[in-house]
Amino acid sequence: MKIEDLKGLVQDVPDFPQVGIVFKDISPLLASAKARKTITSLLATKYKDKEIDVVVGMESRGFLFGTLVADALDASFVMVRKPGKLPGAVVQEQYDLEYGQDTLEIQQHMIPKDARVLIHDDVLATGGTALATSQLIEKCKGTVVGYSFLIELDFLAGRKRLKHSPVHSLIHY
Ligand SMILES: O=P(O)(O)OC[C@H]1O[C@H](OP(=O)(O)OP(=O)(O)O)[C@H](O)[C@@H]1O
Ligand SMILES: Nc1ncnc2[nH]cnc12
Repeated sequence: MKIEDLKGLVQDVPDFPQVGIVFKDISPLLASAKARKTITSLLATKYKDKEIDVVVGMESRGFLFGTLVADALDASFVMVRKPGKLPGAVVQEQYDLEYGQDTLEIQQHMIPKDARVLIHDDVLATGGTALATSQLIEKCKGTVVGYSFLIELDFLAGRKRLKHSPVHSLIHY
């Protein structure tokens, strides 16, 4: 499958979850085994020589390809979750969304000191989620080697906020 074929499977849903937002629905991509395998391979290839120790994925859609990419890179997978979902000691970071505000948490003990971390999410929009996640990794004393996204909304310029590490996205709008 080519990138254009993958793009053709993403559904635009106007005015979801709020008026004025065009939601990019990845459900048809997930439904296709061929699309899942292509996406996983293309995302992982970019980082295969980067000695990634940990792939960090953000709740909830970041878990989907995050674990598959971690498999492909033979790396650990660690969850970043919304508040109150992770047991034990956590570190927290507040962030702004394209549609709202929230807090993210990670279990500090899951990131070894100096671990080489790849941050993965399904969509890069304003960059708030990814920036907050990189700040969580810094608090845990890990190193953010790069950011990997399935979809990037170029018009929201989220990548401008992710200055310190390279950003790679498969599908651009
Ligand atoms: O770049 P940003 O403006 O921060 O937006 C991107 C984030 O928004 C969506 O998550 P959402 O909070 O809707 O949660 P979900 O994955 O649980 O649906 C998406 O999955 C990213 O995590
Ligand atoms: N427009 C959008 N579509 C899907 N997920 C998103 N996350 C943030 N903005 C989004």
